[in-house]
Amino acid sequence: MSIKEQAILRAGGNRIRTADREISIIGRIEEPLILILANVLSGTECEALIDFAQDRMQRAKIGNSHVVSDIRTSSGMFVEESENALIQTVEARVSELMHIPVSHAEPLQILHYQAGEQYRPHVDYFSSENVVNNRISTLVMYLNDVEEGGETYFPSLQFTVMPRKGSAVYFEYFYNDPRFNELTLHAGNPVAAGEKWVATQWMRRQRYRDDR
Ligand SMILES: O=C(O)CCC(=O)C(=O)O
Ligand SMILES: [Fe+2]
Repeated sequence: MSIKEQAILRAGGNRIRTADREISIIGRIEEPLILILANVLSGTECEALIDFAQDRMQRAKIGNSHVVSDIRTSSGMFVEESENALIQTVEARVSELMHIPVSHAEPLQILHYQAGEQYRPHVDYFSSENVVNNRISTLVMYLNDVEEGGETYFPSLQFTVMPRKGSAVYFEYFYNDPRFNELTLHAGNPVAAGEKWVATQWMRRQRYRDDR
């Protein structure tokens, strides 16, 4: 039997308290560590993030690419770093929750899936050998309830997470044993009915932003 590797997020029990919120742990896998979290964002915060992204995607089309690729058919945009009070609140909470400084955070990414759209199985880290400042952990926050489909699915673990407004799935892939990292392969299942909005936070091993 091998010894369990050290995780980034050392969360026992059934909740994580951040400065401004009490987040519930409602499911977990140990290795690789995957947590299902409830109450990460309030309903109002979810709605404000969707409004913000919708407005931005329509108004300027900046950073909005309807990706013509097989891997991801949804539309997405990156939120500029700390660009308003809401984003700053979310960034601070998420960084505390993920146990990684905000300076290591990529800009928050907001994705919109319409019926039929999906994100095929992938890992979030870069697989090339000489990547310097790789991603180490992910938080996918669900901004709305999806009528049907749109689950986050981990095919190697046969593990499914249903999107639920304000909830999130957390996973990390900072293991010495590459097999644990590979097990974080995941997909956004096709949305069968309704639409799906998520906000994703990817964390880097080292500093990524130079303003803080
Ligand atoms: O939409 C999902 O459920 C997954 C999103 C995802 O894999 C990502 O943003 O990296
Ligand atoms: Fe992903």
